[in-house]
Amino acid sequence: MASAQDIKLPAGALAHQVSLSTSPSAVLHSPLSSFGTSIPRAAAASVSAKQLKPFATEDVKILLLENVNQTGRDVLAGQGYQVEFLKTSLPEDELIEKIRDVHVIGIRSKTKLTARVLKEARNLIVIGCFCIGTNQVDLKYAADHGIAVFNSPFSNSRSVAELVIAEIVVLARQLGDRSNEMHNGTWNKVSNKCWEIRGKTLGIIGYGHIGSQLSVLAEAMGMNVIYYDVVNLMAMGTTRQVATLEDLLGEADFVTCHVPELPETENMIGQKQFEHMKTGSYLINASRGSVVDIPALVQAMRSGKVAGAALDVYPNEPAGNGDYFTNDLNSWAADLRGLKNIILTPHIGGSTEEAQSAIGVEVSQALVKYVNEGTTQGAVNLPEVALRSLTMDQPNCARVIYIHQNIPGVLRKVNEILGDHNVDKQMTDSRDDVAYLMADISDVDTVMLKDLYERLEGLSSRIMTRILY
Ligand SMILES: NC(=O)c1ccc[n+]([C@@H]2O[C@H](COP(=O)([O-])OP(=O)(O)OC[C@H]3O[C@@H](n4cnc5c(N)ncnc54)[C@H](O)[C@@H]3O)[C@@H](O)[C@H]2O)c1
Ligand SMILES: O=C(O)CC[C@@H](O)C(=O)O
Repeated sequence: MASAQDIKLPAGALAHQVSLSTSPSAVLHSPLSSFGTSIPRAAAASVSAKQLKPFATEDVKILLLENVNQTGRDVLAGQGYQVEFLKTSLPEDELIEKIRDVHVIGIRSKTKLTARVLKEARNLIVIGCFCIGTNQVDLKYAADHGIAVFNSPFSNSRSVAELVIAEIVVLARQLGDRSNEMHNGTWNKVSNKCWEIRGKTLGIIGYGHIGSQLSVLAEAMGMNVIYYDVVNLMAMGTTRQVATLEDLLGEADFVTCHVPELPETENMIGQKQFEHMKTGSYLINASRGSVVDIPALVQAMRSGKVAGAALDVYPNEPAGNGDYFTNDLNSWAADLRGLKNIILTPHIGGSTEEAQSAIGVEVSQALVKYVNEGTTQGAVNLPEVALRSLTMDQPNCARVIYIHQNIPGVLRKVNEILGDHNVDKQMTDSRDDVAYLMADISDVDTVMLKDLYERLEGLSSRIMTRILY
């Protein structure tokens, strides 16, 4: 029986295409030494666990775009992976060039991983969104091609909620305008249409992680809080869910949007909704740029219906920092810039040291667990499957991961193949059209693994096969 370190498979056998010639190494091993002394938290948590590798860790190629936090880079580099880091997003043609070569990509909200881009990503097994939103990724295409997607579902929620609280006060007191005037040398002491927020009603659209966190802060500031959500949700404190969006708009002094980008949320605040809002009310959008019809907002502010607004997100956002907020980017940019009492921020809702540092650790640890162990817990587009770790006293065990089309009869065929081996444990689950099977088999040698791999790859239901040990 060959030891784990000795087992060899054909080049590329563990990547998702057998023909993959860039697959770093024909040698599969468990190079504990490659972890060095700076074992990141995830790895350190299971000292006696066997470190499963898809191939030599130093050959795992990772591309991190959009200035992913140092904490995330440290976790990934600590695994011995090759990490390329860029501060900005990339134009589509450059992205396609780079993505061809990598096994893992880490992005934030600006990088669009469309089907067109992902089609070129021949070696890609997993995407890390170092943010909450995943609308920038074609999740279905990724799932259909066995590419897992992870995000950080709530590490920046508090930062967004605090920003919105600040904006409510700034809008109510017209602080942006007063500050701009002072910067231009003008003293303009006014109280007309400047308000306390105590006793005012905040209407939250989308009562998820951010919306509910915000409601707690707003109540502490003495506001009444109502919310509208497509799901029936438990009210925090003395907040109240209302039945319709119109109910919310007709009652709220401040309206704030915290819904995901979906076909149903596109322009969900437009001309008709502004008509339902109270005269002199305020609008805040720190969700996605597609949620508010901006030309309609400009009209509503010019007419006085809306007394102020804060926007953190826009339909088109530049790939990096610079003087890009012009009509070239969005045709109404100059109109927005010319309005009174409007706060315009460059998508910084989640941009705090605390949030970015926590997101860096959380997402990169999920990537490591997926690459090294095949665990999909927390994946947003694949079924969630995990098995307890293999341990060092199981040297000749291997973990088989078989991602396949969710069609009848597949499990029978897979189990016929696995049935020739001792299956220690197995878990399978499905989500829409895709199913994910993970099995630990013992007493395997090189020839068996090669045979197993080829037989699984030969099934017509196959999306991706990986064997880790
Ligand atoms: N500005 C930023 O930097 C920043 C930071 C984090 C998140 N975001 C955005 O904020 C969004 C919300 O974040 P979250 O963590 O609170 O998400 P979440 O998934 O926890 O909550 C979203 C809520 O919206 C509800 N919803 C969905 N469709 C709806 C509809 N048509 N009408 C009413 N309610 C609807 C859902 O039921 C859910 O309760 C994210 O999807 C992301 O796009 C922006
Ligand atoms: O950091 C980002 O680019 C995105 C922040 C936010 O919109 C999110 O979805 O978490």
